[in-house]
Amino acid sequence: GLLSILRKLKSAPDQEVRILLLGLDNAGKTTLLKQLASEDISHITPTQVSTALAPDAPRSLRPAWIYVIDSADRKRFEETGQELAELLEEEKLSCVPVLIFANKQDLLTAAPASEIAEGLNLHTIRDRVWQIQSCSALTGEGVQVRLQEDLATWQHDS
Ligand SMILES: Nc1nc2c(ncn2[C@@H]2O[C@H](COP(=O)(O)OP(=O)(O)OP(=O)(O)O)[C@@H](O)[C@H]2O)c(=O)[nH]1
Ligand SMILES: [Mg+2]
Repeated sequence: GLLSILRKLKSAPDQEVRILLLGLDNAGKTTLLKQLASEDISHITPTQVSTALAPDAPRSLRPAWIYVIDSADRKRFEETGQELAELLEEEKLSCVPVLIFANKQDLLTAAPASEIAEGLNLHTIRDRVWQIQSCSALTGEGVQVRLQEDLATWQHDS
């Protein structure tokens, strides 16, 4: 799963790790990644959507796809929904499971994950495993997500 990949990253900094951390600007991607890795991750460069996405790539090379949403920025729900929909249509990401973080839950104005899931029609996703998780990248709450079993086994590397 994702967390073991990040652990690996710490023990072997040269190793290439494929995590697609996507989302609109200001969604909280950088903050979240810092929480996940809980150390300096400035050496991480944006991942290319490329070779790891070949259908016959070894499981251990399959990417984790994380999509981050600013749950408090209701003005941009439509925009982030469109962005997500486009990514779901992306051929190179087909079948790749997606973990959606409903971020910034520490803010009083944050929409609950259930509302976001409904607004973004996540229940219509049928071609892949998906999971939505409430979190605050700022406080770290909810960031240490327990992946659903079907999501975790996608990228098992033990
Ligand atoms: N209250 C609150 N603020 C957050 C949270 N996560 C991120 N922020 C703030 O939101 C702003 C944007 O966070 P970033 O992590 O830089 O967002 P990003 O997605 O990396 O943005 P870009 O690099 O511009 O695409 C910063 O001011 C963060 O401190 C959160 O969970 N709660
Ligand atoms: Mg950033």
